[in-house]
Amino acid sequence: MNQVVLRTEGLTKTFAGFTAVNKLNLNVRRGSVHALIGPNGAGKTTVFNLLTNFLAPTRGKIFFNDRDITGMAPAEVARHGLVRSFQISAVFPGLSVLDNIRIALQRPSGLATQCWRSDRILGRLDERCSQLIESVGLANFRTATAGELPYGRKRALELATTLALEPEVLLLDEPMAGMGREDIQRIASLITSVAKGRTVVMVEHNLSVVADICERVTVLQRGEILAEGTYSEVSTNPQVREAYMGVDHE
Ligand SMILES: Nc1ncnc2c1ncn2[C@@H]1O[C@H](COP(=O)(O)OP(=O)(O)OP(=O)(O)O)[C@@H](O)[C@H]1O
Repeated sequence: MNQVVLRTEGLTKTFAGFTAVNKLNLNVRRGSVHALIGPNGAGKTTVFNLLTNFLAPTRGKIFFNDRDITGMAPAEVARHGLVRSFQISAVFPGLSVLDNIRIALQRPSGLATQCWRSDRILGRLDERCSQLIESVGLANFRTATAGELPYGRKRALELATTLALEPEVLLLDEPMAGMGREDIQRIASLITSVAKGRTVVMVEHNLSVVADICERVTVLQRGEILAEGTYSEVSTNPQVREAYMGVDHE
């Protein structure tokens, strides 16, 4: 099997003449936790939107497991196993944690497509439900209303509803945004545990989290790759240090 699960070739996006992403050749290794970092406006979000086909590239191609997915509908990309968290993970605030996860598990391609469900199938659903709830640390919140969960727990629930799709590659857009220190630690170890057996690509501003949990880091600047490597490699790169000058390292 190819070691590279996701790659781009000459990926370019221009907005009214402004080049936000420029001839990007990104390679994501299978099984890695890979961070995209860079100063504000570097093009990280645009790359994410291109990878999941929320935006169409101006030029270039995207390959997922060697399949050209350029121009494929976002839902189809997700069906192939490249899923962005918080993309389809609409959490219903009025429903319990348990019901939210049940619904997530019954999405098309899941168990729901069968109109008639045997006890055996429903039993399997409940088992998977419990596994997911436990895997994101929500066992004590099963009956809690989603809308009333503390912020960090809400993100954990969103992650669980995304994991229900069993993504091969999970894209996380700033998973630590808006979180306090305690939640950051919890979500960081959650990401490490859900990364087992899959690939995670994340955009993250919190560099200490990137240093802790990401094996591979790509630094973007003005839509191009400025540096790539482990966190300690890129963080000692003089060009990276310069690009980040004046930016809070947290
Ligand atoms: N829809 C759009 N129309 C015009 N310009 C855009 C659009 N989306 C992004 N840009 C521009 O492209 C550049 C890259 O933006 P992007 O949001 O991808 O950067 P980023 O690295 O995610 O930044 P941040 O860290 O601030 O979120 C910015 O200069 C931005 O203004």
